[in-house]
Amino acid sequence: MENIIELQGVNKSFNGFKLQDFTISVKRGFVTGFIGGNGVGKSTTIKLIMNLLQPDSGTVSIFGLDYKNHEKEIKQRIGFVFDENILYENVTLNEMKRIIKPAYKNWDDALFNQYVKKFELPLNKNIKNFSKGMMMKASLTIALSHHAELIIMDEPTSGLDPIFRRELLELLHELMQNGEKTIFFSTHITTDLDRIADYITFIHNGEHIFTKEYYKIEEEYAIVKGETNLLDRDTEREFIAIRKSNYGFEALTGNKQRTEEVFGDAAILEKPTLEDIMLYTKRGKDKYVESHS
Ligand SMILES: Nc1ncnc2c1ncn2[C@@H]1O[C@H](COP(=O)(O)OP(=O)(O)OP(=O)(O)O)[C@@H](O)[C@H]1O
Repeated sequence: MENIIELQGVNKSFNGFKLQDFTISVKRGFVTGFIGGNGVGKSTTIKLIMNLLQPDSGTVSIFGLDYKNHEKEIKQRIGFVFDENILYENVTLNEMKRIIKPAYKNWDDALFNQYVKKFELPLNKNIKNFSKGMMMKASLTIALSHHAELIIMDEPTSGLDPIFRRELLELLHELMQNGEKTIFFSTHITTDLDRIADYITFIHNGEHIFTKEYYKIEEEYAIVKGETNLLDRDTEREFIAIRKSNYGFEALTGNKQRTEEVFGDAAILEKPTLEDIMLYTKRGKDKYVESHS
């Protein structure tokens, strides 16, 4: 399977934050959801992928090309939706189109008009008066109107109402039907991913935790519940993190099969949500075991 995005050993430091030896690959023809808590490096990674930031060391390759020699070609083939407002505010959508269109060889007016109609966007209203949802729709319309192979979105669903979120996810699903597009998008609304993500890439504090096929996560991870007397130093090692209370423990395992072997019927194993995985991983990494009395 071909990798459409490849980051190899990327390091990027800010004061108080470090994206460390970051290596990820994104497969062509699939939807990859990029998850992680606040401030863990999702936007930084996306900016590196878009060449809006440059790595201190390591390599970024898109479509097998590097930005140093192929920036124009790479940008032609990407549709980018950003959560901060990067649209010029003091123009109408029609004017915006006229500004942006010449930059793209494959710009398609018919497609642009189709999305404007679908999203019920006003062409002659000043963009600064758009609501957050309208702004996102405008940003999407522009990103989708030049037949981009790769759609990159930073938190496209944040701040949107549930109806538009659902519509957006349906639209992304439709876009994937011909198998030619690739979508990489960050979110912390993990339930959005249930509908469309094929792969999940998980980042925590600048560290790549995993990239996995979504269905494999369910096969490998489980929430384990049982009585605290099942726990000792050896059995505790089975877990990414544990929460103990007077009534028992709840923990996350990343090796469901072995946990089943170790505990047998004595513990209950349940399907974890992505949120469970994020939360317990954070706790495990922070070496924090919460104890309730
Ligand atoms: N240009 C910059 N200069 C200094 N620090 C920065 C810069 N950009 C990001 N950071 C810091 O890097 C860290 C990661 O930020 P980033 O925006 O990548 O996180 P994120 O995962 O996208 O978070 P969120 O979900 O809250 O948007 C934060 O601590 C942030 O303050």
